[in-house]
Amino acid sequence: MRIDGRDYRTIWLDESGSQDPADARVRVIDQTRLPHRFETLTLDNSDEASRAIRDMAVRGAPLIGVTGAYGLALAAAADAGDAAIEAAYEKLLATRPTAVNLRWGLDRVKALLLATPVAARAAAAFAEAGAIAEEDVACCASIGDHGAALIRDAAEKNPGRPVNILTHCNAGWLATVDWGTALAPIYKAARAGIGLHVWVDETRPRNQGASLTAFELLSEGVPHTVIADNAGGHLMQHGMVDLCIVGTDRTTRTGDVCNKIGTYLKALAAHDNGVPFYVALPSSTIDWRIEDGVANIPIEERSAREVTHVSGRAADGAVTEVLVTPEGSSARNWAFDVTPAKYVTGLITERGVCAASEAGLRGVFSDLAG
Ligand SMILES: CSC[C@H]1O[C@H](OP(=O)(O)O)[C@H](O)[C@@H]1O
Repeated sequence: MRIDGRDYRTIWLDESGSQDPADARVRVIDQTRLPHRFETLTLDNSDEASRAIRDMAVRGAPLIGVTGAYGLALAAAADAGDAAIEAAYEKLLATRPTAVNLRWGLDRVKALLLATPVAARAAAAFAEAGAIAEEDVACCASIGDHGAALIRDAAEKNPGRPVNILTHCNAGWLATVDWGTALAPIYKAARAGIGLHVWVDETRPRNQGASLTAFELLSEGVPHTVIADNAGGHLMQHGMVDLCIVGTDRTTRTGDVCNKIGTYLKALAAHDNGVPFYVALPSSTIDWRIEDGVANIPIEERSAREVTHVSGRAADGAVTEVLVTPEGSSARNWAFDVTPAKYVTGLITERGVCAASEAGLRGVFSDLAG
């Protein structure tokens, strides 16, 4: 997407001019510095890729998957032997347990690596990681096209005023390589001239909405209002939300949706108020192995410090963290929750919109469902 007149993706190969994979460097936007500072990180090896995922310099299910893929390519550039690749694979996989795209991307590159002669492995892995990145861009653009049709329908039902869309966390281009998932329909609709406004859940505790989604929408010129997470139900009760569109980190073959903590509560409020609740995802986010998401999707629990402290920009411009709880209070920090399929109006995929059900997903992805 475009920032200050320049096109960016969230991850790219730093072409040093060398054709030697050992010289390859992966560049990413450091999302821990946004929105106050726009900085990039260079990932020189797979350990740095692991750290970037774990520390959320890169985040968002599709982007985590692409970063994992490049991390394995960096590992192969250092040592293309089976044991080194296996060790790097396990270390990358262990960084964050919930987004299934990480396993999906790692499995795809690892399978290629082990089927390739050692001398050719690094180059093949970088090519495959690049292909995964390009596929993600195309998938997300297509999700945008299919989702924009839903926004157009809402505009036709409510002529003369903007369509009000609520989103949670950040499922924009910063969560993918480009375009995003939940925000892609918003970008496509806005660029098509459809009047819309976005309610942006701040999304405690890491504030991906207040910091990242607001940054994206401001950069794109999309009207938006940042709200407390707890305001969404009130807005829906008062007819101020026409539809919800969120992302997901793992969706089961039955349509149960795992997403940032708090999504389930928004889905309940939407259901109670008759507000359509859509989830946008590429097929790489579907976990065909799992039927019951509530019972079987691993929920990442992160440091309590993310709850007890808030980061932001002080009056003097310094980016800093402050304690918001009393010294000595305990805190816990579940990063995701699972919304049962019955609360999901539809899934916006790169192949179209389908029901949040096994039949719906198999109808669109029969070639992937196994
Ligand atoms: C398009 S995936 C976006 C998804 O990932 C976010 O989680 P995190 O910021 O912890 O990586 C959140 O659940 C978003 O909906």
